[in-house]
Formats: sequence, C-alpha cells, structure tokens
Amino acid sequence: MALVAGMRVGSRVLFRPWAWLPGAALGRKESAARGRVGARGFGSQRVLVEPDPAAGIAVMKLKSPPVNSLSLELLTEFVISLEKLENDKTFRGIILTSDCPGVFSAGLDLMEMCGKNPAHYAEYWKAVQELWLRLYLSNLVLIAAINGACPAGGCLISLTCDYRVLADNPKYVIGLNETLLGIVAPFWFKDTLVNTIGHRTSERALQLGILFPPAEALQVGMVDKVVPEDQVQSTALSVMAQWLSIPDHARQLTKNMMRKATADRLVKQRDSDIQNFVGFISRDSIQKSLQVYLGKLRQKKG
Ligand SMILES: CCCCC/C=C\C/C=C\CCC/C=C/C(=O)SCCNC(=O)CCNC(=O)[C@H](O)C(C)(C)COP(=O)(O)OP(=O)(O)OC[C@H]1O[C@@H](n2cnc3c(N)ncnc32)[C@H](O)[C@@H]1OP(=O)(O)O
Repeated sequence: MALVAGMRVGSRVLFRPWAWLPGAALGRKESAARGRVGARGFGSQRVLVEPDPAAGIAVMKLKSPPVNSLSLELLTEFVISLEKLENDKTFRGIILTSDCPGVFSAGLDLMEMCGKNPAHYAEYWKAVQELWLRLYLSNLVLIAAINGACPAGGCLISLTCDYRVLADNPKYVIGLNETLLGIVAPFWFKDTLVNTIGHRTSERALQLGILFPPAEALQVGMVDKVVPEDQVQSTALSVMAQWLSIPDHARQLTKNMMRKATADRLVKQRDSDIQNFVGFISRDSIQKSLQVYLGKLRQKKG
C-alpha cells in the first residue's frame, strides 16, 4: 500500500487529517464508547443515528430542541457520532438531517457566545473548528437533507456536505446571516461559502447577510436540489446511491484534493483563530449586539 501525504491508499479509510490536530484526541470514556456500529440505532441524547449497514449508510438526525442550536454538548456529541461512523468500514455515507420540525439548525448557540468568560469562548470555538474540520474533510459521502431553516452555523454545516437537498418551503431559508447579528463570519466560513457559490455571490450574500429562500438558494448554488418537503429523505437516498456508485478511493482522493487547502488554512492557524474569536466576541459592543438580537428573537413570540 502506498502512502500519500499520510494517507493510506488501498484501504477504505484514506485520510484522518484531524488525527494529529491538537485537542483532537477523545477522552478515555469516549474512546471506550467507540466500536462497531452494527445494525442497531445508536447515538446520544442530541444526535440520533439510524444505521443501514446493508446499504452502507446512516441517517444522522440532530435532535436538540427547539432549534438544534449548536451548543457545546451538541457539537461534542456530533463529533463522537461522526467518528464512530468514520471508524466503521461498513459505512460509506451519511445523510444529515434534523429531528426538530421546521429547523435544520439555528446555527451556533447564542447562549454559548453571550455573557461567558474567555476560557469558555475558547473551548466553544475550538469545538466549532473541530466539527467543521471533521465534516469538511470527511471520507464519507455526506448528503444534507435540509428539512428546515438553515441560518449561519446551520448553513455552514450543510455546506460541508457533498450535496444539499432542501425542502421547498418559503420558511426554510439558508445562508450566512452573521452580519445581521452584528458579527462577522470567520474566514473559514467565508472560504466554505466561496468554494460553493463563488466569490461575487458570496461577497454580496455575506455582506448583506442574505438568507435565501429555496428557489433563490437553488439559483445561486447554495443547494443542489429543491424538492417537496415529503421527498427530501427519498431524494437524499437516491442522490446517495449515485455518489456511492463511484469507487471510494477515487472519490475520496478527489474530495481531498478539492478541500484540503481550505482546511489547511484553518489548521495552520487554529490558535490565532481562537484568539481572534475570543477577542471579538468579548467586546462590549458585540455582546450588546448579540443581546439585542436575542431580545428580538424572544419578542417575535410575544
Ligand atoms: C475582522 C475581525 C473578524 C474577527 C472574526 C473573528 C471571529 C468571528 C466571530 C464570530 C463568529 C460567530 C459566527 C456565528 C455563527 C452563528 O451561527 S450565530 C447564530 C445565528 N443564528 C440565527 O441567526 C438564527 C436565529 N434563530 C432564528 O432565526 C429562529 O429561531 C429559527 C431558527 C428560524 C426558528 O424559528 P422558530 O421555530 O420560530 O423558533 P424561535 O425563533 O421561537 O426560537 C425558539 C427558541 O430558540 C431560541 N434560539 C433560536 N436560535 C437560537 C440560537 N442560534 N442560539 C440560541 N438560542 C436560539 C429562541 O431565542 C427561542 O428561545 P425562547 O424559547 O424564546 O427562550
């Protein structure tokens, strides 16, 4: 077997770029929880995994009501489930979807970024980076079955997938709307978007914080297919079959070739990216903006 830049070619698992990342190792308890997934469902409180070993795929459902906001707990459970599937050679693809009606994911959890201390912000941001790196460079085919609203960090997660199917519902908007909150999408969010929809469209979408309804999302290439709500899952399954018809090693090396440079930009500056985030989010003016935004979200109800 040849070794290419640390990747073992000839076995199914071709690259584990995170294995050498600082902080990437899981604790002993978490390691013990790993192992073969088998045919029974597994998962955790916030991440349901429904494996179909015969088909070589698993459906992963985010289940952190009410809106799948990406709390530290959800990020951690997400990474653990992902790693379990990555480590089990039975699995070649994951369909990523939501168990919360009407919302794919509300993005990063605003409560994790408000009123906490710098150490907490640093821990949180490291977890956000970790999930992005693992998803973006995953060996598996990832298909997003987007069955609800998909703003900011939710959109980022979908953009790490190889293909996005969005339910045709005007409420199910998708985009990186950070500027509407008075915050800034970091460079690796931006890079992920640019790699998907191109520079000019990203520039406009990012500055204006555009949340695209389905038809526009399809038009700009933010999603690959828009289908009636009751067909999201079946469409994701048939798209998966098409992607799985390609030999893994060829597809994986090609994915790596397309994505590695983007991931490496973050890998090379993880610590400074954390410091930037902590400095930025700790500013009084930013904290105020986030509080105002949270207030508006709450008011919307009453
Ligand atoms: C040059 C210098 C650069 C430096 C840069 C350095 C670093 C970068 C710095 C920062 C980067 C941060 C990047 C941030 C990314 C994000 O993802 S921020 C999150 C953005 N998310 C949103 O804007 C979505 C907000 N939510 C909604 O729009 C809606 O909730 C919905 C998802 C459309 C669902 O609507 P609905 O079903 O009607 O539910 P409610 O609105 O009623 O919400 C239910 C409760 O959930 C709470 N909630 C909603 N979203 C969040 C969230 N993201 N985090 C935490 N909590 C959330 C909402 O307040 C309700 O709570 P209550 O029931 O009222 O308590």
